[in-house]
Amino acid sequence: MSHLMRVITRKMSTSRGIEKVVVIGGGLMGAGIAQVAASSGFRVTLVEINEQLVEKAKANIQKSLGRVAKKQFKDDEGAQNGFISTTLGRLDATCNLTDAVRDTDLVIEAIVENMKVKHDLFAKIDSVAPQHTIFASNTSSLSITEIASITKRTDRFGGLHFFNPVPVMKLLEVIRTESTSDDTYKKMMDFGQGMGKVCITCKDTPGFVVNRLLVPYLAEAVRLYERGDASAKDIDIAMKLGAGYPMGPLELADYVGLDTTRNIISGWHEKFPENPLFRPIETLDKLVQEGKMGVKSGEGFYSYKK
Ligand SMILES: CCCCCCCC(=O)CC(=O)SCCNC(=O)CCNC(=O)[C@H](O)C(C)(C)COP(=O)(O)OP(=O)(O)OC[C@H]1O[C@@H](n2cnc3c(N)ncnc32)[C@H](O)[C@@H]1OP(=O)(O)O
Ligand SMILES: NC(=O)C1=CN([C@@H]2O[C@H](COP(=O)(O)OP(=O)(O)OC[C@H]3O[C@@H](n4cnc5c(N)ncnc54)[C@H](O)[C@@H]3O)[C@@H](O)[C@H]2O)C=CC1
Repeated sequence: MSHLMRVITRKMSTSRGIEKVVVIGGGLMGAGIAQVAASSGFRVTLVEINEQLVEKAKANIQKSLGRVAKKQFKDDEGAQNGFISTTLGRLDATCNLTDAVRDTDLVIEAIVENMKVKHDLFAKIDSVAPQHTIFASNTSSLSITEIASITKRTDRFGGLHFFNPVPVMKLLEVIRTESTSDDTYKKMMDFGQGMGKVCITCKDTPGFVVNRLLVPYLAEAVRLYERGDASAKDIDIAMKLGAGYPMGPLELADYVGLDTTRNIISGWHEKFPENPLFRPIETLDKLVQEGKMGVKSGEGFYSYKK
């Protein structure tokens, strides 16, 4: 379906559903989610913690929109510019969290992968957001039920797990907990489809579908490298040419962010200490301690400095 048709169909089919969206966190994921929601016709407010990060998120969105516009409207520069300005016209960015959530149908949280930090955030916005507002987390690995438990709206709470880079990856995992109401679930599915994503549903289990399979694979790749069994480059070449992956596992860990990767593995290790797949990995801890977070910080397993 064309972009325009998707926007029109969404407007017709969800007139009483989600229209206004607040995305909290404007990093790798939040910026992408805000961008695609705005380009799909939703009114979006992106929240960051300071002005500098608001500007950084806006710059990243602008850059990514340029790539999408070039792809969608090929040689038509007028249409490219029209698409970019219409999308930006639906997108606000702010540091004022409480003002942002006062009038919205959906909040999508995309901040650091840490239960306490997520709880602090949801506790703060639960008393401010309207009753009907649905809360969703983009968590990669934490329990949605546990995140939701800090709020008084567990029936209006679910998981919306997007994939990086959001403008390119077609999948959305929609997670319903035992408390998520049918109405909330339906609105989340409509929203995901309105964003042009293919939605799959998964119960609230660790890692849902994709990360339950991907995290052990990435962790094993880092251990292979740590033992010196093969170089980073050769591990990546092997999985690209031998298994058909678009990126090798160490490239992918750099792309996802080594801090996020480490947080996921250590969180699961705390929860499932008997599972050897989730044992801490020294190399990963060391890189993160040195500030080497992968592509976003300019260095990880590889260097991205220009
Ligand atoms: C242990 C813990 C581990 C899990 C941690 C948690 C993670 C999660 O919770 C869930 C996840 O997201 S897992 C990660 C999922 N993502 C992947 O697996 C990405 C794999 N890589 C790729 O698909 C391509 O290399 C990729 C598409 C990235 C780049 O493709 P190429 O190498 O061919 O490079 P390009 O030619 O630059 O790009 C291809 C087309 O995509 C467009 N594009 C890329 N990035 C974009 C972006 N940020 N915004 C907009 N457009 C973008 C690019 O323009 C190009 O388009 P065409 O030229 O028309 O093909
Ligand atoms: N990196 C990835 O490939 C994927 C990550 N995720 C999940 O998405 C979430 C975010 O991950 P990333 O975008 O990679 O992290 P990131 O580190 O790139 O961005 C997080 C952003 O949230 C902001 N932030 C932190 N606390 C905030 C608050 N209270 N209010 C507003 N902004 C706040 C930070 O300033 C930062 O810019 C995590 O839960 C992660 O597990 C999900 C899918 C893929």
